[in-house]
Amino acid sequence: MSRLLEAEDLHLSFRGVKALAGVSFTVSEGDLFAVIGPNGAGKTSLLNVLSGLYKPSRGKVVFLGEELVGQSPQDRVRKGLGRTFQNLELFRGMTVLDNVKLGAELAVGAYTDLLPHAPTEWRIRRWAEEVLDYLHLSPYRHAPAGALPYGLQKRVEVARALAGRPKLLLLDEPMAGLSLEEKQDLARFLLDARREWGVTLLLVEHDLKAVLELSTCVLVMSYGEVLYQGAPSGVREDPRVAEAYLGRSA
Ligand SMILES: Nc1ncnc2c1ncn2[C@@H]1O[C@H](COP(=O)(O)OP(=O)(O)OP(=O)(O)O)[C@@H](O)[C@H]1O
Repeated sequence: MSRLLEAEDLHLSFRGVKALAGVSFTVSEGDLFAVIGPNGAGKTSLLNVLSGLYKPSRGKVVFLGEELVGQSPQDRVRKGLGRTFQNLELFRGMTVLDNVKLGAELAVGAYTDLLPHAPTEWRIRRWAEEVLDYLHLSPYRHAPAGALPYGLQKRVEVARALAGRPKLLLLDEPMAGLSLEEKQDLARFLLDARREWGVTLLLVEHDLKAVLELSTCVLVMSYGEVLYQGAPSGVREDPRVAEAYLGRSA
């Protein structure tokens, strides 16, 4: 599998607190790459560095062979690096469809097969409708996003990000606050999107059971450092992980 993203020796500090202390790893095309670790381990800081919200004091982020440090979050999205947030970042007063159309606008060159001769606005709408349908959100498309139950809002956020046709989608705790059934639904949608649209997924997640079941590769962080990168089957056996994250008895 070819390399999609490489993080090389990333460092980031907040007034003396080392959020990232030399983080390196590789995400390959097709991965479902999970980042786990205790509270304060640096997971969200890492996503913020990858998506361009924070600039690392040292290190490189290489995406599809191109160095990204210094490029804006918007440029990164246009290059295929999508993102969802830990706290929902939807436009609550806008309809579900309009939220997803915002995502689709970013990728208008990427779905040339849909209505190739139609005006751009039609093609954006058509693609947004397709993504909504795919995620079983069509019945809610005219509702204000902020009026939906939390689980559906999370799904709308994923739909908006997927509408941007990312090559790599960064998801910050997509399962947090969801019921078991909602988690299972979301996991299915993500796996389907990965298969159908070739989206590689990198997710920060606290639900260890979900991580170990779904992922192809796990990165375990603690105090801004990488403790483990490898197959999910090796996570529980790794002594450093057991000590730092799972508790010695795990
Ligand atoms: N904007 C900020 N200002 C100051 N300190 C910050 C900021 N963001 C993160 N930190 C600090 O950096 C460290 C890493 O935080 P980060 O939020 O990245 O961890 P995390 O693994 O995502 O934690 P959680 O699982 O609780 O979300 C913590 O010590 C945190 O207090």
